[in-house]
Amino acid sequence: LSGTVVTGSGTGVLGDSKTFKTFSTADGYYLYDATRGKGVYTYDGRNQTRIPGTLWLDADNRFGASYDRAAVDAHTYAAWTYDYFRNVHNRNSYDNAGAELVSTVHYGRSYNNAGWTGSQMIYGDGDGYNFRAFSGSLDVVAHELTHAVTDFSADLIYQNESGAINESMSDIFGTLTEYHFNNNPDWLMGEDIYTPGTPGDALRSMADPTLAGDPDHYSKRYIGTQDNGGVHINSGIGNKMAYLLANGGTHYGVKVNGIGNTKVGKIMYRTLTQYLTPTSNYSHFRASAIRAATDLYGASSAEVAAVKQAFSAVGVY
Ligand SMILES: Cc1cccc(C(=O)O)c1OC(=O)C1CC1
Ligand SMILES: [Ca+2]
Ligand SMILES: [Zn+2]
Repeated sequence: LSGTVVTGSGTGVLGDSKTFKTFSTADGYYLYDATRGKGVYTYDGRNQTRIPGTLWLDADNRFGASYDRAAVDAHTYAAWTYDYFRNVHNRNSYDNAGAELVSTVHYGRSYNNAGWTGSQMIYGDGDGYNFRAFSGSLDVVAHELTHAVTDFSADLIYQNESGAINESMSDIFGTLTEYHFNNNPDWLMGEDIYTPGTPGDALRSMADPTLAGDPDHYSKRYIGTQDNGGVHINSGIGNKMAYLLANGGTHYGVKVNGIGNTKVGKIMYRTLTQYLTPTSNYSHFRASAIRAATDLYGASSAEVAAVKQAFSAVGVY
């Protein structure tokens, strides 16, 4: 593509205005951000399931049509998530070598899913009742991109306990990214795109996983075969741990002293990228987080003590 970097403007899934980098060519304006790594590219799936589809092209660099909204948010939030990992954790895209960030929106028909395919992100439009277009939620986009970071670091196998930790890491960094940009932040997942007709609910709550029927203690873990051995269920154990570690609280009689989002981010990032392995279970997650906190703050630090408290509070030793 030959052209120049320019700034486009448009409307997101929630009707909010935003600007983002586009690429001006003789054909028009592409959703290609040439300013981040090897580029952020957003494609139109045209409600088919062939990926990546066609690179998004617009005639006037103004993305105001309703069909444009999912693309505006996928493009903008991928850039924001790139910035979070770059500026906060000094990681240049998911492979730490500037890998292209590729998203396809309008994937499938009324598709109630989002995902990381192993090489790109895909976002369904949702059916309009259970879900809105999935790229409309920053925590969802950061969740999907964190799967890529995980694949290129710990590479946690996506089943059973390692899969639950994989999922929890995506929820943790989805939420930390949402707080980093102060984007109506909370410890809920997908609240912006879940059940448009019901305000205040979410796909999951990290503060109280039991609201979605997920465990908030290791003794309550799911041990069946559904959901790849409960990867979106037992993620509640890691999610509750992270919530307590950041905010503090007493859970099943165990007191945790909160250390704040920034330190949780540093500890979890180092845990994910330096210590966890494909077969890590929750017990190894505890040991790894203690090592990461020790590296960062010292063995006798309040942060290390808080990590031990947080894992103990959710029954992981
Ligand atoms: C909606 C959905 C379905 C299946 C897998 C995922 C997945 O990416 O694990 C998924 O996305 C999420 O969980 C995001 C956080 C809301
Ligand atoms: Ca959220
Ligand atoms: Zn996930």
